[in-house]
Amino acid sequence: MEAFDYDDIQLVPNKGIIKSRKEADTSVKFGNRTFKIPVVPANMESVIDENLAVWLAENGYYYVMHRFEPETRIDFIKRMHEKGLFASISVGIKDDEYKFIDQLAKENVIPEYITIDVAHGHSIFVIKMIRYIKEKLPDSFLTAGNIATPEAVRELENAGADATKVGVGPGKACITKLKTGFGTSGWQLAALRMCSKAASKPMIADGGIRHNGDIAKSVRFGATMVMIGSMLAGHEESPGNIIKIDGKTYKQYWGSASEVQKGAYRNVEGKQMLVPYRGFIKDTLHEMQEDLQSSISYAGGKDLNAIKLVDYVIVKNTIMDGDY
Ligand SMILES: NC(=O)C1=CN([C@@H]2O[C@H](COP(=O)(O)OP(=O)(O)OC[C@H]3O[C@@H](n4cnc5c(N)ncnc54)[C@H](OP(=O)(O)O)[C@@H]3O)[C@@H](O)[C@H]2O)C=CC1
Ligand SMILES: Nc1nc2c(ncn2[C@@H]2O[C@H](COP(=O)(O)O)[C@@H](O)[C@H]2O)c(=O)[nH]1
Repeated sequence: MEAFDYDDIQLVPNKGIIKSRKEADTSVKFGNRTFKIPVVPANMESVIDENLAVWLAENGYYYVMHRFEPETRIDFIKRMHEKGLFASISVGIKDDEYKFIDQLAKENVIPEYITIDVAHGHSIFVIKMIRYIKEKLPDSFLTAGNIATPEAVRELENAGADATKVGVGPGKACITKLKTGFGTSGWQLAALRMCSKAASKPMIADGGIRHNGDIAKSVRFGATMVMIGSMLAGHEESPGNIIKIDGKTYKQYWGSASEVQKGAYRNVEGKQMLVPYRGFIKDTLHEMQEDLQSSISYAGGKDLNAIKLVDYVIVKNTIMDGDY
C-alpha cells in the first residue's frame, strides 16, 4: 500500500469544456438533500454552535451539530424543525445515548441526520449503536465514524450505516498519533483511497484539510463530503474566543478530546491552539466554492463527477506546510 497525503499529490488537468467557471456545478447530494458544496464544518464545540447551524441550513450547506451539550439536543431538533430547517445531530455510544434515542423515537422527534461521533468507530459498540438507531429511527440518515480501514467501512455499512466518516488522527488539533501511535496522519488521503475501494455508500473525509484544493483531492479519492475543522474555526461566527497577540487576531480552536473539552486530563488526545481570524464564514465558503468550480474546470467537466475520474501524480513533499 502506497502512503501519500494531500501535500504529496497533484491532480492532472483534462481538456476544459466550460466557457466560464460559473457554469461548474459544485452541488452534492447527501441523504435526501442537495447541498451547495461537499464541505461540512466539523462537529466540534469550537467549530459549530446553534446560530451557525441555523445559518448553514438556511443557506444550503450541510452541517452536523456537536454532541457536547447532550441535554440540549432534543430542543435543538425541535427548534430547527419549527424554523422549517433540517436537523443534524451527533451522538456517542455510552449507555445514556440509548435512552436519548428511545426518547426521540417515543416523542417522534426525528432528526433528518444523525452522526455517531467517536474516536474509534470500528468497534462492536458502534455497530451495536448503528443497529439500534436504524431500528428505532429508520428515517434518519445515519453516518458512523471515525474509521480508517476498508474492513471498517464494510462492517459499519453492513450494520446499517448510510455513510461512513474516515479519518483517525489527521486533525490539526489532534495528538492521537503522538499519544497512541495509531492513525491516518500523514497518509489520510491514501486511507481514503483504500476505504473507497470497499465503500458502497457515501464517505466523509474527515481531518487534515489545509488548503481549498484538498477538497477536490478528497473528492478524487472517494469522498462525497469533506469535514473541516481548523480552516473553518477562525470566523466571526465560530464559537471560540477572539485573541489578539502582537496586532494579529486569532480564534481559539480546541480538540473534542482535549483537556479543555473534557474538563479533565483523562484520555486526552487533542489540544487547544489558535487559528488565524478569517472574517465571515460566508466568504470562506464562497471561496471554497469558487476554487472547486476551478477544479471542475481543470478536470474537464461540468460537475463534481469529473474530478473523480482525473489522473493524479505523486510528487512527494512538493507542496509545503503539512503540520507533522
Ligand atoms: N477523528 C479522530 O481522529 C478523533 C476524534 N476524537 C473526537 O473526540 C471526541 C471524544 O471522543 P472519544 O474519545 O471517542 O470519547 P467518548 O467520550 O465518545 O468515548 C467513546 C466510548 O468508547 C470507549 N472507548 C474504548 N476504546 C476507545 C478508544 N480507543 N478511544 C476512545 N474511546 C474508546 C470510551 O470508554 P473510555 O473512555 O472508558 O475508554 C467511551 O465509552 C469525539 O468527538 C471524537 O470524534 C478523538 C480522538 C480522535
Ligand atoms: N485526535 C483528535 N481528533 C480530533 C479531536 N477533535 C476533533 N478531531 C478530529 O479532527 C477533525 C478536524 O480536523 P482539521 O484538520 O480539519 O482541523 C474533526 O472533524 C475530528 O474528526 C481531538 O481532540 N483529537
